[in-house]
Amino acid sequence: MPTVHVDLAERSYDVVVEPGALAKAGELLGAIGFGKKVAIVSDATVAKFHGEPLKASLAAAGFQTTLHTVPSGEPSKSLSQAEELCRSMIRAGHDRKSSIIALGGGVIGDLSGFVAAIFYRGVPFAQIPTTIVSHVDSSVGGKTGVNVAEGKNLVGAFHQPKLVIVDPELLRTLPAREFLEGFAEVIKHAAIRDAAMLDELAGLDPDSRDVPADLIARNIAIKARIVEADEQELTGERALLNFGHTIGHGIEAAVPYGEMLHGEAISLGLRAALHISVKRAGLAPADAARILGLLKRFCLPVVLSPEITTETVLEKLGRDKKFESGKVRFVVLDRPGSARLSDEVTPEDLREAIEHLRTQP
Ligand SMILES: O=C(O)C(=O)C[C@@H](O)[C@H](O)[C@H](O)COP(=O)(O)O
Repeated sequence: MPTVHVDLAERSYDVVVEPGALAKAGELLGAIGFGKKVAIVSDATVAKFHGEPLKASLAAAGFQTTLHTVPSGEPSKSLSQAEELCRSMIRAGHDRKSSIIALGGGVIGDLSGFVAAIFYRGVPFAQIPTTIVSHVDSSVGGKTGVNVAEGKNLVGAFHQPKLVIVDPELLRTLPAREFLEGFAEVIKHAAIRDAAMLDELAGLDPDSRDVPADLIARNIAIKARIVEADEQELTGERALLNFGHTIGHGIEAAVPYGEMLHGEAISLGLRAALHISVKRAGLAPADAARILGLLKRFCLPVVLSPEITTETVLEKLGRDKKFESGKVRFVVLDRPGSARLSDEVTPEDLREAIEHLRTQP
C-alpha cells in the first residue's frame, strides 16, 4: 500500500492510500495510539454510505464513537456550524480527552480540523477523506478553517492530523460533479510540480472511478514535500499550492457559498492564472493551452458567467491572504512543472484576467 509520510518533526504523520482502507480504520488508528473516545464528524450523505462501516471498524478495535452530522455543502464551513458542532460534542460527553475523525470531503475536513484545533483548546484529529479534492489536497497539510461572508477560509488554524486514511474505493459513491471538480487540484499539482503528470492526465478516462492509488499518492507526495518545506506558509514555498486560488477564491466567494463547487471555481482561477503567466512569466501559449485543455477534458468550467461581476470578484479577492498592504503575491507558471511567486502582477492584470474568463477559449 502506498504510504506518504509527512515529516513535520513532532507533528509528523502518515497518509495511507489503499483501496478498502476504510474497513481497516480501527486497526490503523489503534496502531498509532489514537484516543479511544472519538467524535466522528460527517455530512448526512457521506454518513449514510460510510458511517456504519467506519463505526464497525472502530468498535472492533475498542473505540467508543458518537456521530455528528452537518448539512452537506460549503455553507457548513461556517463559524456558526463550528459552534454547533462543539456544543453537540459537549452534549454527547466529549471533553479534552476526546479525538475527532473527519469523514467526508474538504468541507468536513476543514470544519472538523478547525473544531479539533479549538475544542477544549485543541484535541487530536484524523482525516478519512471521501472526495478527490480531499484525497489529493485538503486532508493533508493542516490548513483548517471556515468561510465568512467577506471571503474564503479567512478564519482558521494550522492543526495537523495524526493520520490520514485515503480509500479510493470511496470515490465510487460520489456524484459526477463532485468527482470531477477534484481534478482541478490534480491539474494544479501537475502544473506546478510534475509536468509528466500532465501527459498522464491526458490519458485518464474522466468517466472512470478507477483512479489509480499511485496517482493519488503522487499528488499527496507533491503536497507533502511543499508543506514540509514551509508548513505555515511563511517562506512562500507553500503559497505555490495556491496557484489558481487567488482569483478562484474570489469567484467562489462572489456567489452564495456552495453554488459553485471549490474545484469549479479553481478551474476558472487556473485559466486566469495561466493567462497572467503567459503575460508576466513567459509561459508558452501552447503550454497554457495544453493545461486549459485538461480542465475542459475533466468537464470543468473555464468561462465565467456574466452574472458574476468583475467588481465583486475583485472585492472578494482583495481580502485574500496573499494580499499584503494592498499588494498581491501572485503565483505564476514559468513552464509546466515550475511555479513561482511574482510581485509584478498588477491589479489591472487581475481585472483583465477576470475579463478574459468571459471569452470562449
Ligand atoms: O494547502 C495549501 O496550502 C493550499 O493552498 C491548498 C489549496 O488547494 C487549498 O484550497 C487551501 O485551503 C487554500 O488555502 P488558503 O490559505 O488560500 O485558504
